[in-house]
Amino acid sequence: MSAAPIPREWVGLQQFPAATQTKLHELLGKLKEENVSTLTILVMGKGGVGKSSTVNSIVGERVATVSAFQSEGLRPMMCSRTRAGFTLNIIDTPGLIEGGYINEQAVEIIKRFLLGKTIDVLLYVDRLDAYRMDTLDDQVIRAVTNSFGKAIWRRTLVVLTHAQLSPPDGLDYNDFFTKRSESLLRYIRAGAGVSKRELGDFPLPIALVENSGRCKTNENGEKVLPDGTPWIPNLMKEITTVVSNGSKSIHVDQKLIDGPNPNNRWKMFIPLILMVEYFLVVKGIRRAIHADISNGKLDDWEQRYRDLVGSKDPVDQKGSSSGNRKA
Ligand SMILES: Nc1nc2c(ncn2[C@@H]2O[C@H](COP(=O)(O)OP(=O)(O)OP(=O)(O)O)[C@@H](O)[C@H]2O)c(=O)[nH]1
Repeated sequence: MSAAPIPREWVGLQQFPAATQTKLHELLGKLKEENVSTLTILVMGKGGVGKSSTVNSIVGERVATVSAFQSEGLRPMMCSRTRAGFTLNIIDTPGLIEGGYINEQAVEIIKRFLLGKTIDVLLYVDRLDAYRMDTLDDQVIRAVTNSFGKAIWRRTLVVLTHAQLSPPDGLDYNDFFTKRSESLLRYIRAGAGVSKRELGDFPLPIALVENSGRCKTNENGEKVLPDGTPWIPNLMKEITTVVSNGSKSIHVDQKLIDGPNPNNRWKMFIPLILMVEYFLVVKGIRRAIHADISNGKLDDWEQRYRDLVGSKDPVDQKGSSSGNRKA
């Protein structure tokens, strides 16, 4: 494994408006109080949903390639920045869908890239202006679950880009957002295999993002959502909330990458199966034999055996179960 690159100074932070910088420093200070001095954020989602743009918005620099077309590369990219003793690692990944199916090769490359790393937060990115969920969403969500385990969703912040959209047909923005987020969360919970009982453990917070250079700004020059919320500090606040939610970061080791061994899955049931077999089959047959014996009913083979060797009982000959059959 190659050594991690030495993180560069987080100069992008100084490019944010002063009000945003102040809020970000406050959040970093809070993390430090909780002894969190490194944050590793993994960014995943379908292709073209705005993953790279979101990475660039958070870092405040153009570190990831943004393209209006599906990117060709399959390689993830990690960018590391430090500021006042704090290190931010952010990992951009390629879109996971190709030709209508999950790109298994991309999934494998991402898993291998993450080997030995610890994911503090997953940003699961999608677009606010997508109008329905489909099997592609399902495939991506299941690929994330299969790769990193169900627990990754406790460390997840759902990010919806294109948040300055105007809802169609004069729909109210908040109604549109509620419907969109509810259907997305339903899919994620189903794909993650979250039962109703566990729902409280998987709250899945959502943050809205507008990466466009034409995003509206407030009087402080901060990029804002339609309701006036400056979204960069809000996104970072939601990230820190996930970090402090009491769940564990996900350490990617070989075991996690290999996934559950299908040969091991049923191994724990083997003693149980043998016990059931013993009680139902072996004991049942014995009981039937002994019942036949005590009724004086002999099988053809047993009668022939007795005629041949003059024995009372073939079972006795083997020296077993004789206690029941002393004639
Ligand atoms: N209006 C608007 N456009 C966005 C936003 N986020 C991304 N885009 C645009 O959407 C297109 C795709 O963005 P990317 O950031 O490359 O998306 P990606 O998910 O990294 O794409 P892949 O690397 O191909 O998986 C680009 O044309 C971006 O400019 C957003 O919040 N608002």
